Amino acid sequence: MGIVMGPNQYGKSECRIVTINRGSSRHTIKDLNVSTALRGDFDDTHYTGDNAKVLPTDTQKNTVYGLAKEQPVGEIEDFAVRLGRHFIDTQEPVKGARILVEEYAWERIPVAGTGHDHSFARSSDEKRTTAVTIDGSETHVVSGLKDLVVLKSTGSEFWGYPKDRFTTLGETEDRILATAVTARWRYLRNDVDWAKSFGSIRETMLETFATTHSYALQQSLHEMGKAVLEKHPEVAEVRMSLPNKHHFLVDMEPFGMQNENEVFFAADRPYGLIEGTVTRDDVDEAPRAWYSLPEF
Ligand SMILES: O=c1[nH]c(=O)c2[nH]c(=O)[nH]c2[nH]1
Repeated sequence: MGIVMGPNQYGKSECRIVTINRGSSRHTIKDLNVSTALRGDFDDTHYTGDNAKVLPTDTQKNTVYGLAKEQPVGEIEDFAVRLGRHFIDTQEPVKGARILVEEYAWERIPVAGTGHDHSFARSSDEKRTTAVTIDGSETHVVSGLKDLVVLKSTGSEFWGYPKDRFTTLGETEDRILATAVTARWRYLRNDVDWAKSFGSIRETMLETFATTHSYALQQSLHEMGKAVLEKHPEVAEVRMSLPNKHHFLVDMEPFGMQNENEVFFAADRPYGLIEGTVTRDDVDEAPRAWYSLPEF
């Protein structure tokens, strides 16, 4: 029996980079969290510590800044592909790359009825994401969003589940349904208008969450993924991770009050975690596109 090195990758995680486009007095801002990971011929460093083929993670971090200066960052998908290709094309031992990007949204501060030229406010915790995997001649783009917090104050039920001696949850035909959507979707092509596709997918998810009368968060997950695939031929599959942000009705009987679905205790933990993939049944699976992705 032998012991060998299995799959591995290495890189610099969470390079925080902000770029300002100062082409005019109306500045634009890109605020990113970039993680690089290289795959390839790295047996020597693992077996003996010979680093002849190891491009330092420090250099990888500097490359993120360098490429952002050489050319405007643009869409995160394009930036991630440029970064991955750079490492593969310039370092012989590097055969593949995984680049993760999270983008934080800034909005112009409204001043006198218009958005200020160079002052911004962070709009929310929500992030736009991409995970680009380059593997030889194949490039997979898996984009998504993270921490999109949504809530329905009615139009959600949960009943009909099995009960055993540990069940205390009451059935309900009217509850709050809230979650923080983390979603990733895999593109079938790489010549996509990334910003337009992202905007439309996000809108579709929100609209479907709102208009689905939900009997379970699982059902909402499926409806949201299905709506995205129906509208977006460029997408192969959608994966979602949905924490059920429970809102428990406060028992007001002890106060002699009737709580008619108006006052809730918003629990932050524990939470139900509903995860799933909605996919076309006629596309090839792409396990390498998903390998080691956070949340999936
Ligand atoms: O939408 C839900 N799905 C569940 O699986 C579940 N389990 C639970 O306790 N509440 C809920 N709600």
